[in-house]
Amino acid sequence: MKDAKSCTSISELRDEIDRIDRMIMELLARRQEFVCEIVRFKTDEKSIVAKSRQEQLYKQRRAWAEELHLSPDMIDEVYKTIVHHNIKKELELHNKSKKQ
Ligand SMILES: C=C(O[C@@H]1C=C(C(=O)O)C=C[C@H]1O)C(=O)O
Repeated sequence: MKDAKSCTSISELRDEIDRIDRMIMELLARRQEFVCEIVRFKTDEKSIVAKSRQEQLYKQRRAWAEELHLSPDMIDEVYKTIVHHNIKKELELHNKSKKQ
């Protein structure tokens, strides 16, 4: 991995940004695989939404953001968007499994 300070042009910096985004997305795809499997252990809509797990997760991600000098508000928005879409996906999978 390159050091940002050692880059000497805008294109070198953008190449690295593209590489990092690809890695972030590969990790998001891997995270999604685990989220999809969690449906096997859930019984209803309430357990899919998992409000207390969400609250704990947002709190911890905000703390991690501070540690990493990222904006906690930005990280909160990112995770709320991810979780919102994951709940939608889990509900679809749950409803599909009920029909079978
Ligand atoms: C994956 C889960 O299901 C949902 C999705 C979450 C996530 O994407 O991290 C967290 C909580 C739930 O709303 C879970 O219960 O842990």
